[in-house]
This record gives sequence, C-alpha cells and structure tokens, in this order.
Amino acid sequence: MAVEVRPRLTVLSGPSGVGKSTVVAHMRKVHPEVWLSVSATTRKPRPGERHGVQYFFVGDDEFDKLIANGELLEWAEFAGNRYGTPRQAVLERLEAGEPVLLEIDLQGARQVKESMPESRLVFLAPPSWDELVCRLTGRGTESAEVIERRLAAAKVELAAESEFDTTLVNTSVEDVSRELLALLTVSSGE
Ligand SMILES: Nc1ncnc2c1ncn2[C@@H]1O[C@H](COP(=O)(O)OP(=O)(O)OP(=O)(O)O)[C@@H](O)[C@H]1O
Ligand SMILES: Nc1nc2c(ncn2[C@@H]2O[C@H](COP(=O)(O)O)[C@@H](O)[C@H]2O)c(=O)[nH]1
Repeated sequence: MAVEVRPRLTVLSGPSGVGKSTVVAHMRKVHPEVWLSVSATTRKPRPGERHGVQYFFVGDDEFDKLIANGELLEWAEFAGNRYGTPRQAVLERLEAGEPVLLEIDLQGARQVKESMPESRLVFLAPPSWDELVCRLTGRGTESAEVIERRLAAAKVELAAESEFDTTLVNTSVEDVSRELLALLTVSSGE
C-alpha cells in the first residue's frame, strides 16, 4: 500500500536558551527547502540580526496595527517584548501544500493549537536545568535582568511540556534536527 505523506503545520517551542534557533538553523543548512515563518517583534535586534531574516523588527505602534488589522496568526508578550506570527505567509504555504514551521513561545503554541487543532506541537527540552542556565547565560546576548525574566518563563514552559504532542531533548543539535525534520510531514499511518 502506498504511504501518503502530507505537509503540516509544526510548532517548535521550549524554554529560552534551549537551542530552538540553533536546531532550526542546522536543519535549514542541511535542508534549505524547509520554510520557517519569520515573526514580527518589538525586541531590538541583537548584533548580526537583520530585518526580514531573523525577525521583522517593528515598533510598538506598528505591532499594534498588525494586531488591529488581524495580520497575526498568534502573538504574545514574552520577557518584556511582543512577538507575533504573520498570518498571510503561513496560510499561503499551507494552501500550496508546503510544510510550515513556527518557532514560538508557549503562549503562541497554545493559540495555534486552539485555532488549528491539526497542527503538531513539538517541545524542545534541555538535558537539565543547569545546562539550560548555562546555554542561556553563555549565549551572552541578554542582561542579567533579562536572563532572570527568561528563566522565570522557562519554569512555566517546562511545567507545560505535557501539553505538547512530542518532546525532543536537545542533547545533540544534529540528532534533534533530524528528528524535527521527520516531524514536518504527516504520513497516512498517523
Ligand atoms: N545541543 C546543544 N549543546 C550545546 N549548546 C547548545 C546546543 N544547542 C544550542 N546550544 C547553544 O545554546 C545557546 C542558546 O541557543 P539558541 O539561541 O538556539 O536558543 P533558543 O532556544 O533559540 O533561545 P531563545 O528562545 O532565547 O531565542 C546558544 O549559545 C547555542 O549555541
Ligand atoms: N508567541 C510567539 N513567540 C515567538 C515568536 N517569535 C519568537 N517567539 C519566541 O519568543 C521567545 C524569545 O525569542 P528571542 O528571539 O527574543 O530570544 C522565544 O521563545 C521565541 O521562540 C512569535 O511569532 N510568537
């Protein structure tokens, strides 16, 4: 019997610093055809980040307009900044029959599951709490105060792991990237 393989909407979430961006970047280096939604955010760019690549960096007024015009599939406030997924690009990809990957926080993942129950939520977990703290601190992109806020959010996110369809533990970037890639399509057996 032929196995039907269909694209799907996959949401990757997990605590700040667990390695979501690293895993996705590795996967897309090996498989550049994988499409990742570019979010809008009110956060200021980190060194090396470019508008339209990592994020669409917008001001508060512009973000307000995106919400008011219904242009965001979901949005949330995270550690003092707002983040949201542009709706149109996601719907266009799905209508074209292409897999869609979102890298968003827990609040956004819950909103997507509510509006698109057929989506798959993937939780990226750290090997341990100490390793998470080490990765977030070692990245060196946030102040001590922001790290504290992100670690407080991480406790909430880790407690919500059971809401996700699948958990991947980020011990090896290469292994997790491969596992994530396999989840981007749904086969008829599922
Ligand atoms: N498997 C791994 N082993 C060791 N270090 C890792 C691993 N995966 C990622 N890292 C490192 O952890 C740090 C955080 O990774 P990354 O920025 O990808 O996290 P994130 O989950 O996207 O964070 P945020 O949600 O804050 O954007 C980076 O310095 C990255 O190099
Ligand atoms: N709900 C949403 N969360 C998002 C979106 N884009 C990114 N994120 C999440 O925000 C935090 C912080 O990201 P950072 O780049 O400032 O480190 C992280 O958990 C991201 O996954 C989004 O569109 N919606």
